[in-house]
Amino acid sequence: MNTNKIPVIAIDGPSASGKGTVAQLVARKLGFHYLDSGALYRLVALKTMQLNTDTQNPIAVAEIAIHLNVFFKDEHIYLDDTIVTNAIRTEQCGIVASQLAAYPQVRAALTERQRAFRQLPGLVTDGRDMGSVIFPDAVLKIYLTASAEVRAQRRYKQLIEKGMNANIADLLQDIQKRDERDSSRSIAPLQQGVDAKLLDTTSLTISQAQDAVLSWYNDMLARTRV
Ligand SMILES: Nc1ncnc2c1ncn2[C@@H]1O[C@H](COP(=O)(O)OP(=O)(O)OP(=O)(O)O)[C@@H](O)[C@H]1O
Ligand SMILES: Nc1ccn([C@H]2C[C@H](O)[C@@H](COP(=O)(O)O)O2)c(=O)n1
Repeated sequence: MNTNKIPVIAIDGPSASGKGTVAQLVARKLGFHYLDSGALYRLVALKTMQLNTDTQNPIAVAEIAIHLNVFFKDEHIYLDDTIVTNAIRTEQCGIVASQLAAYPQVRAALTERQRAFRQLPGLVTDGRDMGSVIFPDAVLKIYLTASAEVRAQRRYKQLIEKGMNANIADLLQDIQKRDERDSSRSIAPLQQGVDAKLLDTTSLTISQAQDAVLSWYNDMLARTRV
């Protein structure tokens, strides 16, 4: 089958905005597959740190990305048969992932791996370049954001609930630095595309954000049926 006909909902946005939470809920509601593209960059970061590979060497890091032995099963992520679901969620991993994600060689190494998630009956995916680069023909593109302060609070709560150490002031600083790096890089920068709908969740509950996405998707279906 021509995979281009399989519907994709692409949700891009900055760190800790809630795009992963919303994307997963929408995927579950529609019975679609789900891809957390940020997890792939975080996995490359984790493996790079495990191997003590020079993070300044794009070729060596891209080799790691090409050979990444990763497996997604239910709620868990396996790297070389070890569960790393929580290990990749540290701020350190996020920061290194953001640095490595600026290398064109690393992005190229992950492109087809991401596109392979496009399977029937559909895909909901979140990241930074899902609508702009990986799935430019997505049927619905959303730029999901929230104020940096609210994102820092959400991340703080999330890390504390996972039993990890966290400090709001440090998290806010990390988030602001990461926003700056992810949106100013020359390749696939984070930005709201002209064809992406803005969803600011600063004052929305998770359920309201999920409903907004589903409502846009249903509107799109209704329009294309006419
Ligand atoms: N609208 C919301 N209101 C309150 N909390 C929210 C909302 N959306 C998400 N959250 C919470 O914020 C935290 C961060 O959300 P999530 O991990 O989905 O963000 P993300 O954008 O995917 O982050 P990253 O891509 O950096 O991993 C989670 O604990 C989630 O439950
Ligand atoms: N499509 C993507 C997804 C992620 N990244 C980079 C930039 C982020 O700072 C980092 C970690 O992502 P997160 O788990 O916070 O969504 O990975 C990217 O460049 N492109």
